[in-house]
Amino acid sequence: MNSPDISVRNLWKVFGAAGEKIPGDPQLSSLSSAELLAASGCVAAVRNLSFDVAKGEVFVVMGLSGSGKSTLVRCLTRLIEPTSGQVMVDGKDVLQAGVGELRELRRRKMSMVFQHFGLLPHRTVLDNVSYGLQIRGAAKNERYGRAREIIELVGLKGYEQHYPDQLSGGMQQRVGLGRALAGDPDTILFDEPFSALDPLIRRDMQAEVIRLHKEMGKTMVFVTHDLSEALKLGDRILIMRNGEMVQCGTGDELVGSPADKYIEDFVSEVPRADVLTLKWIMRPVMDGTPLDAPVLSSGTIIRDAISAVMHSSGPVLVEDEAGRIIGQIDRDSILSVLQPAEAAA
Ligand SMILES: Nc1ncnc2c1ncn2[C@@H]1O[C@H](COP(=O)(O)OP(=O)(O)OP(=O)(O)O)[C@@H](O)[C@H]1O
Repeated sequence: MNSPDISVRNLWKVFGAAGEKIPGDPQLSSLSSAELLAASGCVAAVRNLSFDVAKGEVFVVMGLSGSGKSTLVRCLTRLIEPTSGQVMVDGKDVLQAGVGELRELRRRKMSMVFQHFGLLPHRTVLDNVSYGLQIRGAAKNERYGRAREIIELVGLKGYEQHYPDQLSGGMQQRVGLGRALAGDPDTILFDEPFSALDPLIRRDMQAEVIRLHKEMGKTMVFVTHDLSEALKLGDRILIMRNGEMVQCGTGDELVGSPADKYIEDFVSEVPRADVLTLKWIMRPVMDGTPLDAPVLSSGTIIRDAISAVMHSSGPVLVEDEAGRIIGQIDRDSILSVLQPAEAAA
Protein backbone atom coordinates (compact mmCIF):
# COMPACT_ATOMS: atom_id res chain seq x y z
CA MET A 1 0.00 0.00 0.00
CA ASN A 2 1.12 3.60 -0.66
CA SER A 3 1.80 5.63 2.46
CA PRO A 4 -1.56 6.11 4.20
CA ASP A 5 -3.45 9.35 3.72
CA ILE A 6 -5.68 8.65 6.69
CA SER A 7 -4.80 6.32 9.54
CA VAL A 8 -7.52 5.42 12.03
CA ARG A 9 -6.73 3.59 15.26
CA ASN A 10 -9.10 2.33 17.96
CA LEU A 11 -11.73 4.88 17.07
CA TRP A 12 -14.88 4.98 19.20
CA LYS A 13 -17.97 7.13 19.06
CA VAL A 14 -20.43 6.43 21.84
CA PHE A 15 -23.57 8.55 21.99
CA GLY A 16 -25.10 9.06 25.43
CA ALA A 17 -24.38 10.78 28.72
CA ALA A 18 -22.01 8.06 29.95
CA GLY A 19 -20.39 7.62 26.50
CA GLU A 20 -16.91 8.71 27.62
CA LYS A 21 -16.42 5.81 29.99
CA ILE A 22 -17.49 2.99 27.64
CA PRO A 23 -14.30 2.50 25.53
CA GLY A 24 -12.06 2.11 28.59
CA ASP A 25 -14.44 -0.19 30.46
CA PRO A 26 -13.75 -3.83 29.47
CA GLN A 27 -17.12 -5.03 30.72
CA LEU A 28 -19.32 -2.36 29.12
CA SER A 29 -17.32 -2.24 25.89
CA SER A 30 -17.75 -5.95 25.32
CA LEU A 31 -21.57 -5.81 25.54
CA SER A 32 -23.69 -6.13 22.38
CA SER A 33 -25.45 -2.95 21.17
CA ALA A 34 -28.75 -3.93 22.77
CA GLU A 35 -27.11 -4.90 26.08
CA LEU A 36 -25.07 -1.69 26.12
CA LEU A 37 -28.17 0.40 25.52
CA ALA A 38 -30.02 -1.39 28.32
CA ALA A 39 -27.10 -1.16 30.76
CA SER A 40 -25.95 2.40 30.11
CA GLY A 41 -28.43 4.16 27.81
CA CYS A 42 -25.54 4.60 25.31
CA VAL A 43 -25.26 3.78 21.60
CA ALA A 44 -21.81 2.74 20.37
CA ALA A 45 -22.07 3.96 16.76
CA VAL A 46 -18.37 3.33 16.04
CA ARG A 47 -16.62 0.61 18.00
CA ASN A 48 -12.88 0.33 18.14
CA LEU A 49 -12.24 0.75 14.41
CA SER A 50 -8.72 0.69 12.96
CA PHE A 51 -7.86 1.00 9.27
CA ASP A 52 -5.68 2.94 6.82
CA VAL A 53 -6.75 4.69 3.63
CA ALA A 54 -3.93 4.94 1.08
CA LYS A 55 -3.21 8.09 -0.92
CA GLY A 56 -5.28 8.06 -4.09
CA GLU A 57 -7.43 5.13 -2.94
CA VAL A 58 -11.22 4.94 -3.23
CA PHE A 59 -12.15 3.52 0.17
CA VAL A 60 -15.79 2.54 0.56
CA VAL A 61 -17.56 2.25 3.92
CA MET A 62 -20.57 0.00 3.61
CA GLY A 63 -23.25 -1.40 5.87
CA LEU A 64 -26.95 -1.47 6.55
CA SER A 65 -28.83 1.51 7.89
CA GLY A 66 -27.70 2.33 11.43
CA SER A 67 -24.40 0.44 11.17
CA GLY A 68 -22.39 3.61 11.87
CA LYS A 69 -21.15 4.67 8.41
CA SER A 70 -22.14 8.35 8.61
CA THR A 71 -20.89 8.66 12.15
CA LEU A 72 -17.54 7.17 11.15
CA VAL A 73 -17.00 9.46 8.17
CA ARG A 74 -18.03 12.53 10.20
CA CYS A 75 -15.58 11.57 12.94
CA LEU A 76 -12.71 11.85 10.42
CA THR A 77 -13.01 15.66 10.39
CA ARG A 78 -14.74 15.90 13.77
CA LEU A 79 -18.05 17.04 12.37
CA ILE A 80 -19.02 14.51 15.03
CA GLU A 81 -16.65 14.53 17.99
CA PRO A 82 -15.13 11.05 18.47
CA THR A 83 -15.18 9.61 21.98
CA SER A 84 -11.65 8.17 21.83
CA GLY A 85 -8.96 6.87 19.49
CA GLN A 86 -6.73 8.37 16.85
CA VAL A 87 -7.27 9.78 13.34
CA MET A 88 -3.94 10.65 11.71
CA VAL A 89 -3.95 12.87 8.62
CA ASP A 90 -0.56 13.98 7.27
CA GLY A 91 1.12 12.70 10.41
CA LYS A 92 -1.08 14.83 12.70
CA ASP A 93 -3.75 13.55 15.05
CA VAL A 94 -7.05 15.21 14.15
CA LEU A 95 -8.37 14.52 17.66
CA GLN A 96 -5.64 16.76 19.09
CA ALA A 97 -6.13 19.58 16.56
CA GLY A 98 -7.11 23.04 17.78
CA VAL A 99 -9.99 25.06 16.33
CA GLY A 100 -7.79 26.78 13.72
CA GLU A 101 -6.14 23.55 12.56
CA LEU A 102 -9.51 21.87 12.31
CA ARG A 103 -10.87 24.71 10.18
CA GLU A 104 -7.87 24.39 7.86
CA LEU A 105 -8.32 20.62 7.66
CA ARG A 106 -11.95 21.01 6.57
CA ARG A 107 -11.24 23.86 4.17
CA ARG A 108 -8.10 22.60 2.51
CA LYS A 109 -7.51 18.92 3.09
CA MET A 110 -10.83 17.11 3.34
CA SER A 111 -14.05 18.21 1.66
CA MET A 112 -17.38 16.54 2.07
CA VAL A 113 -20.19 15.77 -0.38
CA PHE A 114 -23.53 15.19 1.37
CA GLN A 115 -26.62 13.21 0.40
CA HIS A 116 -28.86 16.26 0.43
CA PHE A 117 -26.37 18.40 -1.48
CA GLY A 118 -26.18 21.13 1.20
CA LEU A 119 -26.19 23.92 -1.40
CA LEU A 120 -26.83 27.57 -0.60
CA PRO A 121 -30.29 28.16 -2.14
CA HIS A 122 -29.92 31.90 -2.77
CA ARG A 123 -26.58 31.64 -4.50
CA THR A 124 -25.91 30.78 -8.12
CA VAL A 125 -24.01 27.68 -9.22
CA LEU A 126 -20.93 29.88 -9.69
CA ASP A 127 -21.22 31.27 -6.15
CA ASN A 128 -21.94 27.87 -4.63
CA VAL A 129 -18.87 26.33 -6.26
CA SER A 130 -16.64 29.27 -5.32
CA TYR A 131 -18.01 29.63 -1.79
CA GLY A 132 -15.21 27.67 -0.13
CA LEU A 133 -12.63 29.84 -1.89
CA GLN A 134 -14.48 32.98 -0.82
CA ILE A 135 -14.33 32.07 2.86
CA ARG A 136 -10.65 31.29 2.43
CA GLY A 137 -10.26 34.89 1.31
CA ALA A 138 -9.52 34.33 -2.40
CA ALA A 139 -10.02 37.40 -4.62
CA LYS A 140 -13.09 37.46 -6.86
CA ASN A 141 -11.21 36.95 -10.14
CA GLU A 142 -9.26 34.04 -8.77
CA ARG A 143 -12.23 32.26 -7.23
CA TYR A 144 -14.51 32.74 -10.21
CA GLY A 145 -11.74 31.61 -12.59
CA ARG A 146 -11.20 28.45 -10.59
CA ALA A 147 -14.96 27.86 -10.14
CA ARG A 148 -15.54 28.13 -13.92
CA GLU A 149 -12.86 25.47 -14.56
CA ILE A 150 -14.47 23.17 -12.00
CA ILE A 151 -17.99 23.79 -13.33
CA GLU A 152 -16.79 22.67 -16.74
CA LEU A 153 -15.04 19.66 -15.21
CA VAL A 154 -18.25 18.44 -13.53
CA GLY A 155 -20.29 18.97 -16.71
CA LEU A 156 -22.26 22.11 -15.77
CA LYS A 157 -20.85 24.63 -18.25
CA GLY A 158 -23.65 27.03 -19.20
CA TYR A 159 -25.39 26.75 -15.80
CA GLU A 160 -23.13 29.17 -13.92
CA GLN A 161 -25.92 31.68 -13.23
CA HIS A 162 -28.63 29.14 -12.36
CA TYR A 163 -29.90 28.71 -8.81
CA PRO A 164 -30.03 25.25 -7.14
CA ASP A 165 -33.84 24.97 -7.38
CA GLN A 166 -33.60 25.40 -11.16
CA LEU A 167 -31.50 22.22 -11.42
CA SER A 168 -32.37 18.52 -11.33
CA GLY A 169 -31.17 16.37 -8.40
CA GLY A 170 -28.28 14.98 -10.43
CA MET A 171 -27.18 18.47 -11.47
CA GLN A 172 -27.41 19.71 -7.89
CA GLN A 173 -25.15 16.88 -6.83
CA ARG A 174 -22.71 17.90 -9.58
CA VAL A 175 -22.65 21.33 -7.93
CA GLY A 176 -21.98 19.60 -4.58
CA LEU A 177 -19.14 17.70 -6.21
CA GLY A 178 -17.82 20.91 -7.80
CA ARG A 179 -17.90 22.70 -4.48
CA ALA A 180 -15.91 19.89 -2.85
CA LEU A 181 -13.34 19.94 -5.68
CA ALA A 182 -12.93 23.73 -5.91
CA GLY A 183 -10.64 23.98 -2.91
CA ASP A 184 -8.39 21.24 -4.37
CA PRO A 185 -8.51 19.06 -1.22
CA ASP A 186 -6.37 15.93 -0.87
CA THR A 187 -9.37 13.87 0.16
CA ILE A 188 -13.08 13.94 -0.61
CA LEU A 189 -15.52 12.35 1.81
CA PHE A 190 -18.84 11.27 0.29
CA ASP A 191 -21.78 10.49 2.58
CA GLU A 192 -24.29 8.50 0.51
CA PRO A 193 -24.13 11.20 -2.17
CA PHE A 194 -26.29 9.44 -4.73
CA SER A 195 -28.93 7.67 -2.68
CA ALA A 196 -31.56 10.36 -3.33
CA LEU A 197 -31.06 10.12 -7.11
CA ASP A 198 -32.93 8.09 -9.74
CA PRO A 199 -31.12 4.87 -10.74
CA LEU A 200 -30.08 6.18 -14.18
CA ILE A 201 -28.80 9.49 -12.84
CA ARG A 202 -27.10 7.58 -10.10
CA ARG A 203 -25.25 5.47 -12.67
CA ASP A 204 -24.13 8.65 -14.45
CA MET A 205 -22.86 10.11 -11.23
CA GLN A 206 -20.96 6.93 -10.36
CA ALA A 207 -19.30 7.09 -13.77
CA GLU A 208 -18.54 10.76 -13.08
CA VAL A 209 -16.79 9.90 -9.81
CA ILE A 210 -14.76 7.18 -11.53
CA ARG A 211 -13.76 9.64 -14.27
CA LEU A 212 -12.84 12.39 -11.81
CA HIS A 213 -10.86 9.93 -9.75
CA LYS A 214 -8.91 8.84 -12.84
CA GLU A 215 -8.26 12.45 -13.85
CA MET A 216 -7.47 13.91 -10.44
CA GLY A 217 -6.28 10.90 -8.41
CA LYS A 218 -7.75 12.21 -5.14
CA THR A 219 -8.21 10.02 -2.12
CA MET A 220 -11.90 9.28 -1.67
CA VAL A 221 -13.83 7.86 1.26
CA PHE A 222 -17.26 6.90 0.03
CA VAL A 223 -20.19 5.85 2.24
CA THR A 224 -22.93 3.74 0.70
CA HIS A 225 -25.38 1.03 1.69
CA ASP A 226 -25.46 -0.26 -1.90
CA LEU A 227 -23.16 -3.21 -2.57
CA SER A 228 -23.11 -2.82 -6.34
CA GLU A 229 -22.07 0.84 -5.91
CA ALA A 230 -19.38 -0.26 -3.45
CA LEU A 231 -18.04 -2.88 -5.86
CA LYS A 232 -18.11 -0.48 -8.79
CA LEU A 233 -16.24 2.33 -7.03
CA GLY A 234 -14.16 0.87 -4.24
CA ASP A 235 -10.53 -0.15 -4.37
CA ARG A 236 -11.28 -1.56 -0.92
CA ILE A 237 -14.50 -1.88 1.02
CA LEU A 238 -14.97 -1.79 4.79
CA ILE A 239 -18.15 -3.52 5.88
CA MET A 240 -19.65 -2.38 9.19
CA ARG A 241 -22.27 -3.95 11.43
CA ASN A 242 -23.39 -2.38 14.73
CA GLY A 243 -20.45 0.01 14.67
CA GLU A 244 -17.86 -2.72 14.20
CA MET A 245 -15.73 -3.72 11.23
CA VAL A 246 -16.80 -7.11 9.93
CA GLN A 247 -14.39 -7.26 6.99
CA CYS A 248 -12.20 -4.89 5.03
CA GLY A 249 -10.82 -5.88 1.65
CA THR A 250 -11.05 -5.64 -2.11
CA GLY A 251 -14.33 -6.54 -3.79
CA ASP A 252 -12.99 -9.88 -4.95
CA GLU A 253 -11.74 -10.70 -1.44
CA LEU A 254 -15.21 -10.04 0.01
CA VAL A 255 -16.93 -12.12 -2.64
CA GLY A 256 -14.28 -14.85 -2.90
CA SER A 257 -13.50 -15.17 0.78
CA PRO A 258 -16.27 -13.74 2.96
CA ALA A 259 -15.22 -13.43 6.62
CA ASP A 260 -18.47 -14.81 8.03
CA LYS A 261 -22.06 -15.74 7.29
CA TYR A 262 -23.12 -12.07 7.43
CA ILE A 263 -20.78 -11.10 4.58
CA GLU A 264 -21.60 -14.31 2.75
CA ASP A 265 -25.30 -13.31 2.77
CA PHE A 266 -24.41 -9.76 1.81
CA VAL A 267 -22.52 -10.84 -1.30
CA SER A 268 -24.68 -13.83 -2.20
CA GLU A 269 -26.47 -12.03 -5.04
CA VAL A 270 -23.32 -10.65 -6.64
CA PRO A 271 -22.58 -12.21 -10.05
CA ARG A 272 -19.28 -13.82 -9.11
CA ALA A 273 -17.95 -13.85 -12.67
CA ASP A 274 -18.12 -10.03 -12.72
CA VAL A 275 -16.06 -9.57 -9.58
CA LEU A 276 -13.73 -12.53 -9.10
CA THR A 277 -10.46 -12.80 -11.00
CA LEU A 278 -8.84 -15.92 -12.40
CA LYS A 279 -6.71 -16.33 -9.30
CA TRP A 280 -9.86 -17.42 -7.42
CA ILE A 281 -10.67 -20.31 -9.74
CA MET A 282 -7.33 -21.50 -11.10
CA ARG A 283 -5.89 -24.89 -10.24
CA PRO A 284 -2.24 -25.98 -10.18
CA VAL A 285 -0.74 -26.66 -13.62
CA MET A 286 -1.23 -30.34 -14.42
CA ASP A 287 1.24 -32.68 -16.06
CA GLY A 288 0.41 -32.86 -19.70
CA THR A 289 -0.91 -29.27 -20.06
CA PRO A 290 0.80 -27.99 -23.22
CA LEU A 291 3.21 -25.17 -22.43
CA ASP A 292 2.16 -23.35 -25.59
CA ALA A 293 -1.45 -23.11 -24.34
CA PRO A 294 -2.98 -19.63 -24.33
CA VAL A 295 -2.02 -17.50 -21.30
CA LEU A 296 -4.14 -15.04 -19.31
CA SER A 297 -3.19 -12.84 -16.37
CA SER A 298 -4.34 -13.93 -12.90
CA GLY A 299 -5.89 -10.47 -12.43
CA THR A 300 -8.31 -10.94 -15.36
CA ILE A 301 -11.97 -10.71 -14.32
CA ILE A 302 -13.60 -14.08 -15.04
CA ARG A 303 -16.27 -12.48 -17.26
CA ASP A 304 -13.51 -11.12 -19.52
CA ALA A 305 -11.89 -14.55 -19.83
CA ILE A 306 -15.00 -16.50 -20.85
CA SER A 307 -14.56 -16.14 -24.57
CA ALA A 308 -10.84 -17.06 -24.60
CA VAL A 309 -11.40 -20.12 -22.41
CA MET A 310 -14.51 -21.35 -24.22
CA HIS A 311 -12.77 -21.03 -27.59
CA SER A 312 -9.61 -22.78 -26.47
CA SER A 313 -9.36 -26.48 -27.36
CA GLY A 314 -7.65 -27.23 -24.01
CA PRO A 315 -6.79 -25.55 -20.72
CA VAL A 316 -5.62 -21.94 -20.50
CA LEU A 317 -2.54 -21.08 -18.43
CA VAL A 318 -2.62 -18.33 -15.81
CA GLU A 319 0.36 -16.07 -15.15
CA ASP A 320 1.11 -13.69 -12.26
CA GLU A 321 2.20 -10.05 -12.59
CA ALA A 322 5.82 -11.10 -13.09
CA GLY A 323 4.86 -13.38 -16.01
CA ARG A 324 5.34 -16.64 -14.07
CA ILE A 325 2.89 -19.41 -14.84
CA ILE A 326 1.02 -20.09 -11.59
CA GLY A 327 -2.01 -22.14 -12.58
CA GLN A 328 -4.49 -23.19 -15.20
CA ILE A 329 -8.21 -22.92 -15.86
CA ASP A 330 -10.58 -24.70 -18.20
CA ARG A 331 -14.22 -24.62 -19.25
CA ASP A 332 -15.37 -26.37 -16.07
CA SER A 333 -13.70 -23.81 -13.83
CA ILE A 334 -15.51 -21.02 -15.72
CA LEU A 335 -18.86 -22.83 -15.70
CA SER A 336 -18.61 -23.37 -11.93
CA VAL A 337 -18.90 -19.63 -11.25
CA LEU A 338 -21.53 -18.71 -13.84
CA GLN A 339 -25.19 -18.44 -12.85
CA PRO A 340 -27.08 -21.58 -13.97
CA ALA A 341 -28.89 -19.62 -16.72
CA GLU A 342 -25.63 -18.19 -18.06
CA ALA A 343 -23.91 -21.57 -18.00
CA ALA A 344 -26.75 -23.12 -20.00
CA ALA A 345 -26.66 -20.36 -22.65
N1 LIG B 1 -26.84 12.16 17.58
C1 LIG B 1 -27.09 10.89 17.91
N2 LIG B 1 -27.51 10.55 19.14
C2 LIG B 1 -27.74 9.27 19.48
N3 LIG B 1 -27.57 8.23 18.64
C3 LIG B 1 -27.16 8.50 17.39
C4 LIG B 1 -26.89 9.83 16.94
N4 LIG B 1 -26.51 9.80 15.65
C5 LIG B 1 -26.52 8.49 15.30
N5 LIG B 1 -26.91 7.71 16.34
C6 LIG B 1 -27.03 6.24 16.34
O1 LIG B 1 -25.78 5.70 15.94
C7 LIG B 1 -25.98 4.56 15.14
C8 LIG B 1 -25.25 4.75 13.82
O2 LIG B 1 -25.88 5.78 13.07
P1 LIG B 1 -25.34 6.26 11.65
O3 LIG B 1 -26.22 7.37 11.19
O4 LIG B 1 -23.89 6.52 11.73
O5 LIG B 1 -25.57 4.95 10.77
P2 LIG B 1 -25.53 4.80 9.18
O6 LIG B 1 -24.90 3.47 8.92
O7 LIG B 1 -24.89 5.98 8.57
O8 LIG B 1 -27.08 4.74 8.84
P3 LIG B 1 -27.87 5.30 7.54
O9 LIG B 1 -27.41 4.45 6.37
O10 LIG B 1 -29.30 5.05 7.90
O11 LIG B 1 -27.51 6.74 7.40
C9 LIG B 1 -27.47 4.37 14.98
O12 LIG B 1 -27.90 3.44 15.94
C10 LIG B 1 -28.03 5.75 15.32
O13 LIG B 1 -29.31 5.66 15.86
